[in-house]
Amino acid sequence: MAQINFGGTVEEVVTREEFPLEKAREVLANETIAVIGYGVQGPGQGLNMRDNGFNVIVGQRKGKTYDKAIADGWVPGETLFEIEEALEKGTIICFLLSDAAQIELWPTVKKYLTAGKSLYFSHGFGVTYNDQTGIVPPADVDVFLVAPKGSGTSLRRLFVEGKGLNSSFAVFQNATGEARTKCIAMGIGVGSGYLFETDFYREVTSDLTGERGTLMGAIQGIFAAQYEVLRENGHSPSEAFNETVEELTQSLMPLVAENGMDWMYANCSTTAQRGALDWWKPFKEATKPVFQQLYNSVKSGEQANISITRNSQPDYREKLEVELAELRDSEMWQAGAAVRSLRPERN
Ligand SMILES: NC(=O)c1ccc[n+]([C@@H]2O[C@H](COP(=O)([O-])OP(=O)(O)OC[C@H]3O[C@@H](n4cnc5c(N)ncnc54)[C@H](O)[C@@H]3O)[C@@H](O)[C@H]2O)c1
Ligand SMILES: CC(C)(O)[C@@H](O)C(=O)O
Ligand SMILES: [Mg+2]
Ligand SMILES: [Mg+2]
Repeated sequence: MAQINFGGTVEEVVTREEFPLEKAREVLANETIAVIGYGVQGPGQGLNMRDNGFNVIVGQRKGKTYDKAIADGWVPGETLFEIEEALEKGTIICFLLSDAAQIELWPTVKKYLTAGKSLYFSHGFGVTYNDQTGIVPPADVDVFLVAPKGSGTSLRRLFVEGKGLNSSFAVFQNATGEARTKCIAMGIGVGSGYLFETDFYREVTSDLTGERGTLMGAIQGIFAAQYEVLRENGHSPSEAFNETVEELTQSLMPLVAENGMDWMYANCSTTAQRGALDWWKPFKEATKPVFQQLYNSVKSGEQANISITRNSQPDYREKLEVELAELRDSEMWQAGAAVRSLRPERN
């Protein structure tokens, strides 16, 4: 594995150079990879593996999503099956249902996990919180995860563009002695740019924190707070939206992605730099207690419990949609829709 210095701590990562696609294909040559669930990660990982030359089938219950799989080129009876049939045929079972739905399907999945098969996750959730999920794999199967660090939509888009998201990987159970090699081969197969090693507990606790924090929850919170202050002080919606979101996503974050925060700062005025350097610390002080509270809630299993309870309700999708609509219909994101429609490349 390549030794990389991450800001003073040396970590090992697996790159495509040392574990090329050819090697991944060899390792998994005799496997039938069954992608169970075709929501967000299912299509991203399934299509990337198919395009990478792996033997992939999809197991999805009938309905809109099954039809989407057909539209994506999966063929009923050949590469697309009802879930149980795919579970039977698969030798590597990719359990890509939502974390809450995995609980309901677990007794069925378990039935088909015969000795020597592999159980693959993209999250440490089910196994780590097994006191709440009941997911305890049989001892004679390999259990591992590859967790792409981003949406399945981006996983697919970046793959098509010849790029790659990074993913973490972890082995929970090595029954055959080959679990780690198979896991890395899967990571390369799904289109990861590089892979860093973790364990199931650290994957789920960091992931739940990240998505509730800066990646999704905190960012919306901080946007909403600044937008409101600007509006309450007489600024127009377009001005407030541009100074809160549009400039960040269109101009400044791409610079951060390219070369880091200091480089983005250095490409702004010295006036902006002075202010940003003065203000980031008060923002950090104000929010750190909330992040600590969030981490404690993840660590205690409370966040898993909320997620399971709420996302197991029969109408959870409709309820999520109501809350998403609330965001979409807010003045800030309506202003956002108008701003997006004015981007020259949209015309
Ligand atoms: N969404 C992402 O981009 C993302 C990123 C990294 C990791 N993950 C992890 O990947 C896994 C899959 O997540 P997802 O967001 O792709 O899932 P999802 O919520 O999109 O659901 C996937 C599939 O589950 C099926 N499903 C739901 N309930 C079912 C039931 N009761 N019986 C049978 N099928 C059912 C749906 O039809 C859908 O095809 C999860 O462990 C998640 O934490 C997701
Ligand atoms: C894409 C995310 C947020 O990284 C993932 O963790 C998820 O749960 O969807
Ligand atoms: Mg997540
Ligand atoms: Mg994540």
